[in-house]
Amino acid sequence: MSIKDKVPVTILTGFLGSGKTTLLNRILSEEHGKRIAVIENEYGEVGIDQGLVINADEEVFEMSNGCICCTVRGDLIRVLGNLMKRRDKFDYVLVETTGLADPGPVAQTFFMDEEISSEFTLDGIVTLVDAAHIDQQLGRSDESSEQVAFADVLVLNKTDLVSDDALDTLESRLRDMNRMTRIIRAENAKVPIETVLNLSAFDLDQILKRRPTFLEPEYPFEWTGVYDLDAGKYELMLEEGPDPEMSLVALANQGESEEELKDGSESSVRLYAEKANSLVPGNTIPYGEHINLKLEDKGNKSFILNIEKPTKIGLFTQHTAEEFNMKVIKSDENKEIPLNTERFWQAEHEHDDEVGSIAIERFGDVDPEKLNTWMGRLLSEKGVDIFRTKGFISYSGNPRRIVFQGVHMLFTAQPDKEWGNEPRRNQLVFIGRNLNEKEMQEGFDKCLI
Ligand SMILES: Nc1nc2c(ncn2[C@@H]2O[C@H](COP(=O)(O)OP(=O)(O)OP(=O)(O)O)[C@@H](O)[C@H]2O)c(=O)[nH]1
Repeated sequence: MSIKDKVPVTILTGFLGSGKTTLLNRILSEEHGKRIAVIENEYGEVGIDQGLVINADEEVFEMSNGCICCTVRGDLIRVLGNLMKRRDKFDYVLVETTGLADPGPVAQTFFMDEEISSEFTLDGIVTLVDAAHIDQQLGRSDESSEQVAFADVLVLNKTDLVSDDALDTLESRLRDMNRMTRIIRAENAKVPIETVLNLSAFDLDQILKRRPTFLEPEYPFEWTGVYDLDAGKYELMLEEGPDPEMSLVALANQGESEEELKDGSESSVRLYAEKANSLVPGNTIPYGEHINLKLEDKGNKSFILNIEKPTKIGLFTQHTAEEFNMKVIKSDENKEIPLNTERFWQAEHEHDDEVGSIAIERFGDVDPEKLNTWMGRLLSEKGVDIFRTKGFISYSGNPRRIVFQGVHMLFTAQPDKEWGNEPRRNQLVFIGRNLNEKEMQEGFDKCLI
């Protein structure tokens, strides 16, 4: 399917009360000839925002899981899947995220999940900013800085509440954090529609073509253990650990290769998005379900694993096995079963620290191979903290300018227009947390010819 046939998706984000719903209503009530499906990702109070969204012709879907960042992906995949069954009813999708969410996992869904990326293309991320409150919000919450960092367009809203001088100061603060975003000032989110829809800020086809093998998103679990088990009864034994409960998904027929573990992790992400059933010690663990092991009791706690025929069991757990000294024991022999394979996952996001942009500008050409190696290494080491990468590069021997784009670890370079008489130069912007400007500039300089 070509990118033209895919449904464009705009992610609308912004802190609580910044004006997301106001902008959404504005978009929905304007004459733009598009049929827009809206996905609301509201925290807690399901249904309330739907009532505030006008225009009954539009389809509104709600995601129930709200703010728990890493379950968002599973939930979003489910909602988008349902939406595809009514493909003839709409030609654009707007996802409004909760004011408390980091938009990263939502954006990553469109790069990671193949079913989703074959049908949808992420058009851009629009972040609403409350001009009167963003200064305080940035100091207090990571999420608000991440929302600013991810934006292709920042709508600096509620300009009526702030003086022009204060707006100028604010704009330069936001610009420091995210140098590649477009900033539009607005009152009551009144912005020309073409500044927020159909931006083509992400060129997904190119990104998918050059998709690096490894994009590590955040997962709702930290650990997977695979055990090779014969038919029989087993116990999953835990000792006291850092949490009085722990989420778990057990999958039968779990393979051990990296690819099979990734497949298992994707199924588990979806299962984790469903509400967990609690399980107290002594009970049997069901397969393919999100469960919550209750671990309040003192001492050892054991749960039953029934195996009807020999299989490999994958346990996808919220915490690592080590934290609870978790073991699998064959019941009748009282024998511990060795762990075959384990895999650790990037769990949730880290907090605080500073978000900023780094810009590198150098005249001349780069060696493409060196640049690729450097960029690959930089993003695999620091990709968690690098939210977006964008820029123009001059490849030696190439008449065209190269466009670079990235979200976390995933990056792409595409040929763009010819340089012609323009001086050949490189301009790169990284937006992220705790970036080391000097180190990055030195790394880049080594790629120059
Ligand atoms: N003074 C002023 N108020 C505004 C402006 N834009 C929106 N509002 C008001 O701000 C309040 C919050 O706006 P919403 O659009 O509901 O904000 P939201 O981001 O959807 O809020 P949450 O759903 O809580 O995250 C509403 O009462 C709006 O009428 C503006 O430019 N100026």
